[in-house]
Amino acid sequence: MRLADFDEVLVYAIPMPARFRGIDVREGMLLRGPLGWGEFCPFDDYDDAVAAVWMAAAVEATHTGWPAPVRDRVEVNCIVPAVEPEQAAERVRRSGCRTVKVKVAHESGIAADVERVAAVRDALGPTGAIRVDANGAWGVEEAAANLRLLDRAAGGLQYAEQPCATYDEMKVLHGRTSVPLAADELIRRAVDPFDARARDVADVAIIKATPLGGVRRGLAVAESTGLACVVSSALETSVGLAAQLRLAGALPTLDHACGLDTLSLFASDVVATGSSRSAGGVIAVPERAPSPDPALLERLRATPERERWWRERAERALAQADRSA
Ligand SMILES: O=C(O)CCC(=O)c1ccccc1C(=O)O
Ligand SMILES: [Mg+2]
Repeated sequence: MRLADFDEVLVYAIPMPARFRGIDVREGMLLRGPLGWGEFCPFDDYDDAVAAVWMAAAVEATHTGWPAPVRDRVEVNCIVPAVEPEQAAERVRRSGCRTVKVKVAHESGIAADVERVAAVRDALGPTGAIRVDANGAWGVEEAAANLRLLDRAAGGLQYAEQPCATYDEMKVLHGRTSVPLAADELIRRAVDPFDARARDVADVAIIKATPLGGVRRGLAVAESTGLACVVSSALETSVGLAAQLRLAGALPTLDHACGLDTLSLFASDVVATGSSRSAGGVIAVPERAPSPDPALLERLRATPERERWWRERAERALAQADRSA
């Protein structure tokens, strides 16, 4: 396939008021095919082989379609980036969510992480669940010590997402901490996401349709882990989040809140109606991806240089996908 095979191609650049995953502008591409809109948005630092898998998720949305859901709404966690404690509390109160995910292992240090988590517990009250995500930043010793502090500040953590980067570290940590562990990068960036080794080192699997190559592949990977699953965002607009919601909607069992409230991190969405933004901690599973709004896209348009960069990248990803089909 080539970009010329799509009916419309748009490249967006959306400001992010609080830095997240080291970026403050989210860029990506929206593609329209016979079944509607899909999104292609691998992060800049990902190579062409990885980008080709992300493209498969977009092509599933535009040309293949998704399996039928078994639920019509998904509970989500409020996402708290590395912000000051007062801002963290404010986000939690505004969200209406009963589960909160706090990003930790920020350069401001563990003391700031502990304060942020304590402020979240304060805002949430005694009954909500708190999870943390360290994105693989800690060594085993550091993780064991930091999780003890964070667990106490949270009044009990629901789980810690990827405290250490490698399988071996996660395994040792799993034997040493009472905090349940979740595998994210271990699955999503694995050479083979189906190797199912996450089950030996984690209690929860983070599953993402966009980086795994689509809803169907996400479902298959989820099943292969044999773990309780949480569907989580890759910072898509409402278009890409629709696929993620369809994955969350199609999982046979879903006992945890999903990490799909990330539109709250964007200064703007690309759609005027049918947004995947949560209300009261819940997002509806959509029938199809919403259509981008031309007036919004006009304002969120990437620069011509960036548009060229994305088009070239998308052509390579489509060619690669053809070769591996
Ligand atoms: O899970 C969530 O609530 C938000 C999604 C999130 O944290 C995320 C978003 C983009 C890239 C990586 C991650 C991550 O889970 O590590
Ligand atoms: Mg994560």
